[in-house]
Amino acid sequence: MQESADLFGENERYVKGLVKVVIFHNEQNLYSVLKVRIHETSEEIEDKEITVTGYFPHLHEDETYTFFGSLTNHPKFGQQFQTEHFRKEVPETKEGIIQYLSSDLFKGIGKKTAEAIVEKLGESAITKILQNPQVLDTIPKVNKDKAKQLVDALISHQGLEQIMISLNQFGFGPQLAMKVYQAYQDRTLTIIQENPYQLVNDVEGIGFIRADELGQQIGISGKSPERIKAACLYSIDYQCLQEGHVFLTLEQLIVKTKELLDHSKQETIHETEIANEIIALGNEKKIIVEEERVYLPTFYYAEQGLVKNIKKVLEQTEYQDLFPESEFLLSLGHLEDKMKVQYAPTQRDAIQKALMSPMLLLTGGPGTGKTTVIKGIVELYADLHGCSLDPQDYKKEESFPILLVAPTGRAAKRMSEATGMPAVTIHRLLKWNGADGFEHDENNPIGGKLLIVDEVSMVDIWIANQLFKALPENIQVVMVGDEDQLPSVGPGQVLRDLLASDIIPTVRLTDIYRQAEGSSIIELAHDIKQGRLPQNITAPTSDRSFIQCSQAQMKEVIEKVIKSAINKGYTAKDVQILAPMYKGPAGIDQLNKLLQELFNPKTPGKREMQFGEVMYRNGDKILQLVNQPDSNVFNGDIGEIVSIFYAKENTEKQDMIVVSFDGNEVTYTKQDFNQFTHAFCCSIHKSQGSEFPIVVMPIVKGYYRMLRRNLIYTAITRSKRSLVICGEKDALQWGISNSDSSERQTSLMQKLCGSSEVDEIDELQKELPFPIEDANIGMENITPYDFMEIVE
Ligand SMILES: Nc1ncnc2c1ncn2[C@@H]1O[C@H](COP(=O)(O)OP(=O)(O)OP(=O)(O)O)[C@@H](O)[C@H]1O
Repeated sequence: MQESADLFGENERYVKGLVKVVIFHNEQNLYSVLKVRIHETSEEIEDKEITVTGYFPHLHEDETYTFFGSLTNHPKFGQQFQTEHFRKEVPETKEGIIQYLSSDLFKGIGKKTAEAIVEKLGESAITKILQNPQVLDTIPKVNKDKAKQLVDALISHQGLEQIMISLNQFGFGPQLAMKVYQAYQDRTLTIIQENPYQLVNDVEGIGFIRADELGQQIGISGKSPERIKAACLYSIDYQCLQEGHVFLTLEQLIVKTKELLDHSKQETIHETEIANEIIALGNEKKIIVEEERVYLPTFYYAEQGLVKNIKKVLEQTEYQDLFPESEFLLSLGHLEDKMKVQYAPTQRDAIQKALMSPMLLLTGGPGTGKTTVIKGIVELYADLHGCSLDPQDYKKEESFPILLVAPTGRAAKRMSEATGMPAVTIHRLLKWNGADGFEHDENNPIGGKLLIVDEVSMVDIWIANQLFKALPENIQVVMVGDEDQLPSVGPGQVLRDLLASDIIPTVRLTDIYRQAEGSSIIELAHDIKQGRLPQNITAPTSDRSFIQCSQAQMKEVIEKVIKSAINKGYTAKDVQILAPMYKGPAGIDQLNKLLQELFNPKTPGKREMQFGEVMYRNGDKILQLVNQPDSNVFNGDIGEIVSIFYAKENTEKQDMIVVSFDGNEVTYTKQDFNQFTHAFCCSIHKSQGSEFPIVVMPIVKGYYRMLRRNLIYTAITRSKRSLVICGEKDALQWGISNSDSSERQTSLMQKLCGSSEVDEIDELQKELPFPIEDANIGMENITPYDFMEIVE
């Protein structure tokens, strides 16, 4: 004990022992739980064994380690040793060392050689070899090559400990350090020394500022090209994901990069120096510079690919005169009789164009009949082509001719319910294979003759490209969406750009049919679209009401509204509260706490599980926050907690929550609990593609940063039956008049129509890439031609 105290330092608390069992090991974040037989410890521990937790690579059972950290008392699991850092112990007995050296870890060293080493160097053989590898020269059985192999393997096997200590010195906590180690293994320290900025790309959780601090510690100068390049790449990536842009202009990129570099208050970097590194990055193909636009390759090629494949679809001419007008009208007449609906001229036009064009864009606000038209297209396609709509009539290898898809599970479900036909997510159609990407692509196209995509406003540039890439020859495509809704979460504004290109047959539905059924919500939606707030907005109608209140009164008002809904027999499934932001007194987080108590209060025996600040309860309404195509759940899907399992109850020894998404049960273990949140109140962004019988929309000036016309429009069009607005009329007015939907920068439209618009701008700016007043940005000597050779 005395010897160990000296060895480990006065204050280091430790447990040294043999790993008996690895109870749990998370491959993603490396969190591990081990059962360890104690050999030595600085702590008062009565048992011979202890549970050790921490972030480790896969530790070997039956090997000895020393864990440094502290003893804790877990409320459920009792005494545990929480590890900050650890090291692998080398064996100390002669037999142990022989066994270790002759194990698979050291190639070329057999038992005989190991015995010879121990015979000569004794019990401290390993330390001796590590301190001075030349001691091996004295062992007859070990030649130069074998000696080198042995020393290298010893260093690498003991390397993790050294790496962890170094990372600790660089200020990395154990969890982040393990992530860095996981990414680079024994190359960790070399990479950090050579280019710490590489961590930004390879290690989740490390941004430019953190990497820059690391750079400073190892003496990377403020003007180092690697530093400036990393700031450029980080800026473009961050801005595109944040703002939804597909490219940044050179000027924007330089300004944003400069802001980032100035953040660390190192020496001033001039714009010209940044511009030079942008050129270098272009030469290295890490970015693509086209005219004055700068792209990340992934978005550039997604846009290029989409343009190419849309043009390919549009080149198909065989559909034009496929059916005589009379045949079409006859078939339509039969359908109208069957459906008891009289299609309006624009709706009829949409059906006809869908059947007789290679591609159609169908757009319109709520209640304008988009779904009714989709039904018409499907029925008439089947009738005129003489094909069955019953999937049972198709043999296994035969593909169903009509494919209905939507970007999210909920939107696909809605499409399926409305048409009575199977509909799937785009990920499902293309057969998402997790890390391997999609099974269907240009080399393995999907089957089918007619593809109908709903909720196209939610489709980003990347998934649009994946979809079009996988289309077979001779397929007709119909894309349906509401251009006034919020754009996709990911970069791009595919629907708007396709519409603006004017090269794709398009039908805009404007007449509202649901209004005929007396919906004042839809009337309101169309007013908002025009930027108008009706005079009588606060007057209640049969399907909407406006309860005026201040931010301070919001919780009280929502409580009253929800209690009254519950009294009328509505549940959390029927009522959806939609707010624009998470934080603040009227934010989603606060409202969810209140709503959980109203919709799903604590009762004896109802299971609960705490995660961070949130208490989850059986029966809670849950929102999925990320795409998880492997389990067929997507960002924005809503489910319900159906089971909660405590770690002590299962063989996996893990806390688990099971959420049912319309019958699809997904099990989450604790490390994945951040993939969902409460959904009693959810963000308007996440509600895209979904509809709810009753929508309650709080709106106050406290939300001002988020309030935009298309956000409010999206929220109110989510309600199928009634809408309750609570809050301040001024905030609503302000939001509706704010149509600045922070325009996304994309070049899809220009590329689709090969527009001369871009060339004209370029013509004007041949001398200077920016307007004259911006010339002091430091690009005086750089023209678009500096980038020309690298344009793909
Ligand atoms: N030509 C028509 N004549 C009579 N009723 C119609 C007509 N077209 C659509 N409708 C009715 O209007 C209502 C709304 O139509 P539909 O659901 O197709 O619109 P939508 O654009 O898909 O709406 P949302 O985007 O809100 O889902 C439905 O009840 C539908 O039956």
